Amino acid sequence: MLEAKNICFRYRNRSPVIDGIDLAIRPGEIVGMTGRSGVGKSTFARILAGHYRPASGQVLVDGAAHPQGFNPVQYLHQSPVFAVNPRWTVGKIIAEAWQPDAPLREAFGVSNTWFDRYPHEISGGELQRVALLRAFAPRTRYLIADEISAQLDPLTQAQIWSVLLEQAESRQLGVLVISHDMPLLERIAHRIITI
Ligand SMILES: Nc1ncnc2c1ncn2[C@@H]1O[C@H](COP(=O)(O)OP(=O)(O)OP(=O)(O)O)[C@@H](O)[C@H]1O
Repeated sequence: MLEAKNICFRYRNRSPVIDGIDLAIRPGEIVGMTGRSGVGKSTFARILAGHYRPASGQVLVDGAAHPQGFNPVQYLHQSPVFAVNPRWTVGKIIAEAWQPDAPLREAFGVSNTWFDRYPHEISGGELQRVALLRAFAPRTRYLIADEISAQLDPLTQAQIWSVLLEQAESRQLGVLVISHDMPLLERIAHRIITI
C-alpha cells in the first residue's frame, strides 16, 4: 500500500499548501484526484513520490520509507520535458530505467527510430509516451499520473489510458490519476477524491 499519513507541507516561509492530508492507495487500485487549480495536488503528488519531504506526517511505500536507488513510486509530470535529462537520447532515458520489449514499446506507441534523438527532437506527445514507457519498469509499484494527457489529442489520450490501465491491472500497480477532467476520472478511477 502507498500511504500518506497526516501530510503537511509549506514552500519556504509561505503559509501551508498541504495541511493534514491522508491517503492510501492499494496495489491494483486506480484513485482519481481533483481539486481547484493551485490547491496543492502536484505538491502532494511529489510528496507521495518522495521528491519533497513533508513538514510533518509520513509516506510509507509498502510499509517502509522510500527506498534508496530506483523509486517504486514513479511520478509522471504533465510536461515530460521537465522530467527527462535534455542531454540524454531517448534510448538512454529509457535504458536507464529498464529494457522494455518490442511489444510493450509498440503498445505505448514508442518508435525505436526515436532512440538516437534528444527529447527536443520528438513531439511533446511522443515524449509523454517515452516517459510512460520508462515509468513501467519492473520495479515500479505505484504510478502518479499528474495531468499526463491534457496536452494530447483525443486519439492519443485514449490509446495511452488504455495501455496504462491494462498494464496497471496486469502488474497490480496502484495509480493516482490527477486531473481536472471529471469524465475521464469517472471512466477510469475506482474512487475519486477532491482536495
Ligand atoms: N516551487 C514552489 N515554490 C513556491 N510555491 C509553489 C511552488 N510550487 C507550487 N507553489 C504554490 O503552491 C500552491 C500549490 O501548487 P500545486 O502546483 O501543488 O497546485 P495544483 O493543485 O497541482 O494546481 P494545478 O491544478 O493548477 O496544476 C500554489 O499556490 C503554487 O503557486
